[in-house]
Amino acid sequence: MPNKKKRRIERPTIHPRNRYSENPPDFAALASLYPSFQPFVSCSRDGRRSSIDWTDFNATRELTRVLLHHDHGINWWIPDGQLCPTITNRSNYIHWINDLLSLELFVRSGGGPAEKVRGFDIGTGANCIYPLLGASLYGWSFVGSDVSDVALEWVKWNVDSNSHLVELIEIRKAGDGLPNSGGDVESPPSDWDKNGYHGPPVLVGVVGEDERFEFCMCNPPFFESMEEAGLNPRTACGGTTEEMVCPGGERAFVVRIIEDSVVLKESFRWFTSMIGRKANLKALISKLREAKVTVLKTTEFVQGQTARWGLAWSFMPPNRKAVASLVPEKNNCSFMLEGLPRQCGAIQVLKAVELFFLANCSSCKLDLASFIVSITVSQEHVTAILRDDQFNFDESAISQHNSEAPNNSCSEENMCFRVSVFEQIPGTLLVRGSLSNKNSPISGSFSAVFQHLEEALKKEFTENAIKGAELELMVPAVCPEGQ
Ligand SMILES: C[S@@+](CC[C@H](N)C(=O)[O-])C[C@H]1O[C@@H](n2cnc3c(N)ncnc32)[C@H](O)[C@@H]1O
Repeated sequence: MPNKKKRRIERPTIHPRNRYSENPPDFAALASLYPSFQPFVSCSRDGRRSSIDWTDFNATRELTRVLLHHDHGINWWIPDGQLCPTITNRSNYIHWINDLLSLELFVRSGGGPAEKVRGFDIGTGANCIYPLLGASLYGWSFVGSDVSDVALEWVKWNVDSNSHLVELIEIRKAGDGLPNSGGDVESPPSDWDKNGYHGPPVLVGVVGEDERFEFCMCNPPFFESMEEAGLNPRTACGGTTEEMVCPGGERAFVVRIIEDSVVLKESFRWFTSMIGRKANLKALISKLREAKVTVLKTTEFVQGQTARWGLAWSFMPPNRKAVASLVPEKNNCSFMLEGLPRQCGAIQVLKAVELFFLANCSSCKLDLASFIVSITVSQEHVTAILRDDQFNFDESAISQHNSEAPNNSCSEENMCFRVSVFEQIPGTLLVRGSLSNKNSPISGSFSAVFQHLEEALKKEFTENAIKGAELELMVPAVCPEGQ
C-alpha cells in the first residue's frame, strides 16, 4: 500500500500554465519592491524563506494587490471585509476554461476557432477577479453580473482603474432587467422555486436573447447561512453575508444555473461553475444528466489543503470527427491496476468492466471461465462513454439498463473488442483490450474508450478509498468561500 506522503504528492496540483506552478510568489522580493507590503512579511532566521500571516485579512489583501500589480499590471482594491481572492486559485479556473475552449469539441457554424472570446462571470463580486484575470491573461471580454450594491460600486472602481481593460469588461446588475429592455425583469417559471433558490435572476433575465458567449463561469455563494460558513482559523479571506450566503446554498444556486442553461442552451458554448463540496458535485452531475447535456466535464482544483471542483457542460452537438480523432488508432491497449485490496480480484474487475459498458447500453458478454468480456459498441455508445466523466459503479442504476441493453451484433459500423484481466502478482492486475474489427469506421475511438475504462476502474479500485478519506479530513480546514 502506498504511504500517505506519497498519496499527497500524487494529488493534482496547480494548473501547469499557472505562472506560480513552478515559481511560487517570492514574498521578500515583493516586499522590497512594494514598501506597503513590507510590514506583512516575515523571514526565517536563515533569511531563505519568507511568509505572511494568512489569518490577517490586511496581509492577504495586500498580497493580492501586489501580485495583481506586479504580475498582471492590474490596479486593484477592495474595502475591509469583502471577499479577498487568492490569485493562484482563481487563475486555475481561468486556465481550465481556456483548456475547454481549446478542445474544439463542437461543430462551429463559422468554421475555425472563435477569434474573440466573450465570457460571462456570474457574481463577479467587489473584487471582479475573473474578468480582470481573463482579460489580462487571454484578452477575453466579459460581462460580469452581481446583485450587491457594494460589489457593483467597487467592481466599477476596479474596472475604471485599469484603462487598458475598461473596453473589455461590462458590468450588469442582476435583477435590473436586460440591457436596453427598459428594466423589466423576466419572471422565472413558477416550478423553479422548488429548487430552493429564491433570489434575483441568475442568467435568464440577465442575458439578452441575441447575446452569445463562449462560456459562463461562477464562484457561487457556497453557504445557506453565515453560521454554516463558519470561520476558518487558518486563513482570512473575508467575505460578507451577501457574498457567501444564498437561499439553498451553492447546490440551489448551481441548480438555478442548470435550469437557466436549459433555457439559454444556444447562448453559451460552455456553462461552468466552481463547486465547493464533493457531495454537491455528484448531485449536480445527476441533474445535468437529466437535462440531457451533450458534454459534461469536471476537474479538481487543489491548492494546499483546499480542494474545489470545476463543473462544465454544454448542449452543443459534439463534433464527431474531433471525438473520433482524439487518439491514434491502436488495436491493443493495456494498463495495470496496482495496490488492490485482497477482496478485489480479477472477477470483481471483470464484473466492473461489464457494468461500465452495460451502463451505456453497449452489448456485453462476460465469460468468467476465460476471464474475458466481449463488447460491441455503436457510435452512440462511444459518444455516451466519452462524455461521461464521472462514471459511477452503481449496480442498481445499471441493472435497470441491463435488461434494456440491445444485442448489437458485430456489424461493420459497430466496434467490437475484448477485455481480458490477468493477475500478475497479488494486488496487481493487468487489463488488456484487443480490437476485433479494426476496419470499423469508429475504430479510431478504441483507445479513447479504453482510456475512459482505465480512468473509471482506477478511480473505483485504487483512488476512491484514498481520496474519500483525505477529503473528509480536508473539509474543515478549507477557507469558507473557496480560496
Ligand atoms: C462567492 S462570491 C464570488 C465573488 C468573486 N467572483 C470571487 O470569486 O471572489 C459570490 C457573488 O455572487 C453574488 N451573487 C449572489 N446572487 C447573485 C445573482 N443572482 N446574480 C449575480 N450575482 C449574485 C454575490 O453578491 C457575490 O458577490
